[in-house]
Amino acid sequence: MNKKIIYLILALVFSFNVQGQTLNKESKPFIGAQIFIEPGQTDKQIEEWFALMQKSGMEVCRIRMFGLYMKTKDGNWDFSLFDRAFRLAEKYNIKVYATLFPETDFSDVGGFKFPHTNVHQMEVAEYIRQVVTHFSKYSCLTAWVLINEPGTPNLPFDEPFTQDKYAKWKEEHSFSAYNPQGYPILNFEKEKFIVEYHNWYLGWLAEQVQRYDTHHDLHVNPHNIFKLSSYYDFPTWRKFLHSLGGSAHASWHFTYFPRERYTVAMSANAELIRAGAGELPWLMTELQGGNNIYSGAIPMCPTAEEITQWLWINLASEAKGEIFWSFNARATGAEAGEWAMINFNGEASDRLKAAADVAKFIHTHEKQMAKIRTAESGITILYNRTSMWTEAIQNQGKPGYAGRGEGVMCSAISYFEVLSEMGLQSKFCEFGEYDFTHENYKDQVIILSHQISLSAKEITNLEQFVQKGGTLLVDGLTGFYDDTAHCTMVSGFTLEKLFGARPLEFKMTNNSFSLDIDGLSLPGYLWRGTLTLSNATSIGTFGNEITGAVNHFGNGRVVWIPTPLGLGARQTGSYAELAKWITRQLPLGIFNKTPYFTKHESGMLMKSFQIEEKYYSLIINKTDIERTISIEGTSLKEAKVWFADKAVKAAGQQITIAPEGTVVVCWNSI
Ligand SMILES: OC[C@H]1CN[C@@H](O)[C@@H](O)[C@@H]1O
Repeated sequence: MNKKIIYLILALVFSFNVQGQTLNKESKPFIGAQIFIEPGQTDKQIEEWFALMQKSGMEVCRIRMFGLYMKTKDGNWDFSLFDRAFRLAEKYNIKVYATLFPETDFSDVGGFKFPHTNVHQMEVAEYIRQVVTHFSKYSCLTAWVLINEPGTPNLPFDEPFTQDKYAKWKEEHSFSAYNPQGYPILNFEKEKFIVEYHNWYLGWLAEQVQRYDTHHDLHVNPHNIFKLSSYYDFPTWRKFLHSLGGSAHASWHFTYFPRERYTVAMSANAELIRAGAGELPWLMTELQGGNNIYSGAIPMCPTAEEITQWLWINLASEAKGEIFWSFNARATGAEAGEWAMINFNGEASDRLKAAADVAKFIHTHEKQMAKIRTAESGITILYNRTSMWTEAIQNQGKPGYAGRGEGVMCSAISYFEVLSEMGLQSKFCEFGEYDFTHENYKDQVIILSHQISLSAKEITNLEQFVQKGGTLLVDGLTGFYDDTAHCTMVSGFTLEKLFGARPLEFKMTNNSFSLDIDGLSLPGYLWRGTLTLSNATSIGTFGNEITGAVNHFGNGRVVWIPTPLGLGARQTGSYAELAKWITRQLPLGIFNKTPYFTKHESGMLMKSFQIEEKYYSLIINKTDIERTISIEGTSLKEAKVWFADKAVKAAGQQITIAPEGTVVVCWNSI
């Protein structure tokens, strides 16, 4: 066999072997932080940071590989600033997630999201060649973060590079201005291009890195997920990533939530990333580690309790890592002196001490922590990107009514919130990430809350889901449009077969009103929907009009209230009535699976997970009083406290938790 063939076989074998990923679903979770490297820092400072990081039980740091600081005056490459950091990481046995950050303006805090020109793209390629070739030799290197916080709705359509890509994309895609019935339609070309443009650039970055290094994981941290998720095509990203991450910063990304619900925000963010990661491991690449002075949309400084809450919420959601932004602070300009986990004396803040406590718990329970699997209740809240696009284009940025500008995502969030206060874990994902291929959906529930646009394909999937035993809970103006902003009620309601009814009107009323459904007085918001029955049965009326219906379809059923109930409850600030209604709609099998609160517990959050056969529950008290809650669930007998950061009592199935307390209990089953 000649040499060429031997080399080819070796290359194939070698490339296959070395492409193994370092992080996997059986990895022990790690806690880490950004070590912010910039000129002017002293060896002593940086060494103290790594030493304190190690002392705090942190195993990973993330380093932003500023191209701006890798050039000499004569344009040669000088890696010395980062070599020093990598050598210290190795000295203190800290692994490195290196974030590619090609040269950009000093004032560019987050980094550019796409090349500006073809020449710039080549400069990015050369930066990658230089940096990856040089730093991939360090044993502490664990992963390349392809770009910092991909995702932006404000694409640079005023720049030649993006203009050219968009023009080429349009040449390759043809859209009709009319639908088969002859109605004019919207095709959302720009939105579809934005999704594919992100896919293309991330894939290109991955390919560039792997030209020089196929040893290390590829990772990326999509941010602001409640607002930008309609541009993230996670299933496509899985093809070139080894792990999926996210930036979940309270002060930037949780603006839909009051501070007392930042735990729910973190939990929802975690579920969106966990679902997006699919079969890949996931980690939270950025959490807020410190204080805002002028940065942050809603400035705050996390409390020690919040740090503990956020860490455990992600751990209970199968996170394999959590990296705070930032261990130390930038020195100048934007965010100078902000976001740090150490104080200006270089000492551990209360936040770093709280993180160290959780890190210590992980270290002393390594084997168990590596096996955490979220306990799926069978409930999934779906959103879809065309609903977000349609809402944006229909509302045109008009202020004043939250339900018209951010209703699609906030409706979905409202059900996640109420289920958290019922102690029921729920999945939360984009429609395309749900697995509609199963043969049986008994005890599976999909919640579609005010998802205003549904394509024919999505409707077919829903019909099959219900046909095969699934329960579909629908509220608001779900299905008001198809995926071309065409109102099918004008031309023939495409959901009539599944819903067993069709809408009559969605009358805009005043902000909030109550709706009598199932003998409950449920809060409605903005539009009161009425319907006319075909095969469905009425479950509520307003005057002589029908306001809700249940339809048995195949082996499953659809419960449809064409009024935004989730948004209504969210507006009132109380989920008590909605929780009662949801409890009645859920198949009994749901309550035979995972732990849940005996009754709705406002201000409490519970997420359950399994380690092998055992059930565990994370319970957080976000109220300012001590709370005693009762938990139910098959085979649950006695709760034993596994972790607690404050006073806690566990007796049988009753837990008493201090205000802001975080508790993890292990269930001894019957
Ligand atoms: O705003 C704080 C940080 C958020 N995301 C990070 O990637 C940084 O760009 C910011 O400094």
